Amino acid sequence: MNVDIGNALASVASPGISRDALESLDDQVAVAHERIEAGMDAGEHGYEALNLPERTDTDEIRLAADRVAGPETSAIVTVGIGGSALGAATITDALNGEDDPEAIYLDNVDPEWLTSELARLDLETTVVNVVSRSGTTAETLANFLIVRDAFEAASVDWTERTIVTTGESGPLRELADRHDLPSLKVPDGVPGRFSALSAVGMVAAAVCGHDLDALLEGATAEAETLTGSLFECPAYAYGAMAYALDTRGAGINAMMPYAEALETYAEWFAQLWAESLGKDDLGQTPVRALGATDQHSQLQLYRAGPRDKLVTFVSVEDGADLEIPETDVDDLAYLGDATLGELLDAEFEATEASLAAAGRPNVRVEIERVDEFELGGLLYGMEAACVLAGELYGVNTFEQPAVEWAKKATRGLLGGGTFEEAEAVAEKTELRVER
Ligand SMILES: O=P(O)(O)OC[C@H]1O[C@H](O)[C@H](O)[C@@H](O)[C@@H]1O
Repeated sequence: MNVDIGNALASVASPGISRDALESLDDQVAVAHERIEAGMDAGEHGYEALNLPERTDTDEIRLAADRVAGPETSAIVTVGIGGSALGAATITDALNGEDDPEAIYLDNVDPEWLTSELARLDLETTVVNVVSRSGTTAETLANFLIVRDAFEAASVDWTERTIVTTGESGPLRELADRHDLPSLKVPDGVPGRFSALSAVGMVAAAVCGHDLDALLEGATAEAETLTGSLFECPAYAYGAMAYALDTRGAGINAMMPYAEALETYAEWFAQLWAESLGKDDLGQTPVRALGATDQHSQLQLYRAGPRDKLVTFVSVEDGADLEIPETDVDDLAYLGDATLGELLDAEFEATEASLAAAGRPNVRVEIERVDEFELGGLLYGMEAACVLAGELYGVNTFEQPAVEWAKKATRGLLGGGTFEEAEAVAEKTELRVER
């Protein structure tokens, strides 16, 4: 990926960054990079994620996929949530074509929605990947039990169609062992939101026939750019700029890809940025947007609202294109000279220029096309940017204690955890908990 930070500098943007400030930011990047390299070399928790391009065994993933899926497969259902769903969804939503099996993500516990999703599936030709790093996430386990039940009700042997992707031990691991299911291990030292380039993110892609090795090659190419300077490394340029703008008041980061294929990427980015950096009263709030659609719903605020935003564009250089048919309506004639791709590009450039003209900081992340290689680079690049930003903020990028609290308390309220956990929630919510 390429990163253009020109519109975030002081000449056009406010809050902006002067050349001197940029030089001193670069010194901070050099120090942070040393820490990141040391963490990667030692395989430390979290930093290990940046080693995934050379650690992930794609043969093992394909083998597991081949045990449950074949040419007849019509759908792959991933049962997982957060980091156990968003990386995989980003990849299949970006790459899947009409002829690929449908990739579905059960990442919510809305009964009506789950019922209708299951009802429309042909379970005879559907395969399942149940994913949970901890193996204990209530939403995932509940959904999986319901999916399993649906298979049994349809007299389809779920054990022949289910892969389990989880940690070394825990309830899901036990289930995989008991039924001799194909299983994959969530790599040690890799938090869920950094696991897109491991088995966690790649099983659905394997079932859909995408090139897993090319995903890793793209990530490797990005990893090779990690040097101690933001002037040489696109990922660090992005992470450093986002951090520096936040400290100057841009506490909101609107991620706005100009491609439908990358809509889920913005969702993945939101978890990465929010859970990794949102701690110790610090962090930058990610917002999901989509170009050109959200020009017509959010742009007014971005250009003329509070000066508290960075807009991150993701643009794709070579996409598919469509002719816009000619018309004899005079006022529409200008459209007939363009293609739909040209219209999208013009909208992107106009929006970028309009923000710059209003002194609103924005950064352009560019990829050449939406394919495995470029996507691998984009995922890896943002992860590296996030790790760098975490170092600059001085937070523990790889934990999420605030989420864990609510997770445990939910279990407590349902009777699956300790009474104290449930009681703590009860106090805050006026619920009653019986001993
Ligand atoms: O993979 P699991 O253990 O099921 O966890 C799924 C998700 O649970 C929580 O919400 C965490 O905050 C996320 O970081 C994690 O990705």
